[in-house]
Amino acid sequence: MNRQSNKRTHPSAAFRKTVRRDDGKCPVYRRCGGCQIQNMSYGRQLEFKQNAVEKLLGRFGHVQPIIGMEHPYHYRNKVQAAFSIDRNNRIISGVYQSSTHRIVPIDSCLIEDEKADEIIVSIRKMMRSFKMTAYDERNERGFLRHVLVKRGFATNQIMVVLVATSPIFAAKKHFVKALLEKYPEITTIVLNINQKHTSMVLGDREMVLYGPGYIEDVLCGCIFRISAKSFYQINPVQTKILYETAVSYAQLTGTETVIDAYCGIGTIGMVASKAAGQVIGVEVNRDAVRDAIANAKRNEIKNIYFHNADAGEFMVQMAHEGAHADVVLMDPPRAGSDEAFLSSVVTLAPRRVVYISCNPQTLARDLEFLVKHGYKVRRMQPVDMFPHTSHTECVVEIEKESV
Ligand SMILES: C[S@@+](CC[C@H](N)C(=O)[O-])C[C@H]1O[C@@H](n2cnc3c(N)ncnc32)[C@H](O)[C@@H]1O
Repeated sequence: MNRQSNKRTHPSAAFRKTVRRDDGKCPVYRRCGGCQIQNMSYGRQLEFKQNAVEKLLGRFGHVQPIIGMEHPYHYRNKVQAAFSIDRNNRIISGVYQSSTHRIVPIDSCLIEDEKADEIIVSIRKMMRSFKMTAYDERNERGFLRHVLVKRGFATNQIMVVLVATSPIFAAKKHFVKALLEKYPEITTIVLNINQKHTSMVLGDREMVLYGPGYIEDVLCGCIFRISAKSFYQINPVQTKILYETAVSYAQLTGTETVIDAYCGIGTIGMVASKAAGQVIGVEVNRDAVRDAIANAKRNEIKNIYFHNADAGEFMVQMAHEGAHADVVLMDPPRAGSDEAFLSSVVTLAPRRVVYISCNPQTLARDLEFLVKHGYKVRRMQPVDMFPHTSHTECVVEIEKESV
């Protein structure tokens, strides 16, 4: 999608011409629940999201027209499938029906990477030959709970993560050999052990069965290493637009101290570091911080530093020490930020805050706080990172009132 042309036209008009209606395209869309608005044409989806964002954020100012995708299919670079057995003792794989633990069997999905889907189906078909059982939640027996596949769209490196109930996998060497023979493009295979009664897919413990235990991808001119447990944006086409918008909203001149809060593997901070004096990243996930440090080294970025900490606690500490920050980039999870973090932003008083959010509801709540404490919303840009779902990403530029 040409971003400029999208900005000039209302989203629905831009897409109605090119995107056909998709009603009923996916046979399981109602049961799966993953693509809540797939019954709408893509143009209508964008209109729907624009209205929803305007309703929540319109009170802060003008909302730019949402940036949609030219090809809104198979955009997900991360695919995960749950495994179980059906009443006839056949192994099934698919997604949990929304808000339940019932698996909807799925072999291919319109929004997922096609190669990842193909690998998951192949693994399911191979299981019996390698004496691999599927986990049955009813009696808590069986080996394989989930398969997670991540693909670097720019590098074509593929990671397969087998999430199992036990580290004992007698046939692992033969299984890995057979899977690699079928898919030589797989660059790493990881066995993740999850023995907990939890809705979390991944457990804490990991064994690398093949390759380095991570994949790499290229985005905005940087190479990023991505481990099984690290967060990486799932739609790289739109992530490029998202990050470019965020960095342009930061209005860096080469001298600023920038905080990249909730930094994941250091992506936004590294993109911003080229135009900043220094960047300080903070992230709670240890594996992601390890990736971030390796990423900075790999890209020879010397003006970025990472801290493994809770972002709120880290900011409170910074405020307590009287530290200085010119710009805060923040990209919290769906739950949004917290008062500890936001109050410390107010104390640190950066000239500008760029808030990247995947949940306009918590974004509205957090903007309310900043606006009450001397900040003004300057620009708001929704980006459609998740076509066919009801989710929308937004980038917001927030400036200190006195500036
Ligand atoms: C939406 S992701 C954004 C990551 C990164 N900015 C990117 O674009 O890839 C949110 C990140 O916040 C991290 N996170 C969640 N809660 C946190 C907290 N309390 N303190 C610091 N990081 C946190 C998650 O581990 C995740 O990496």
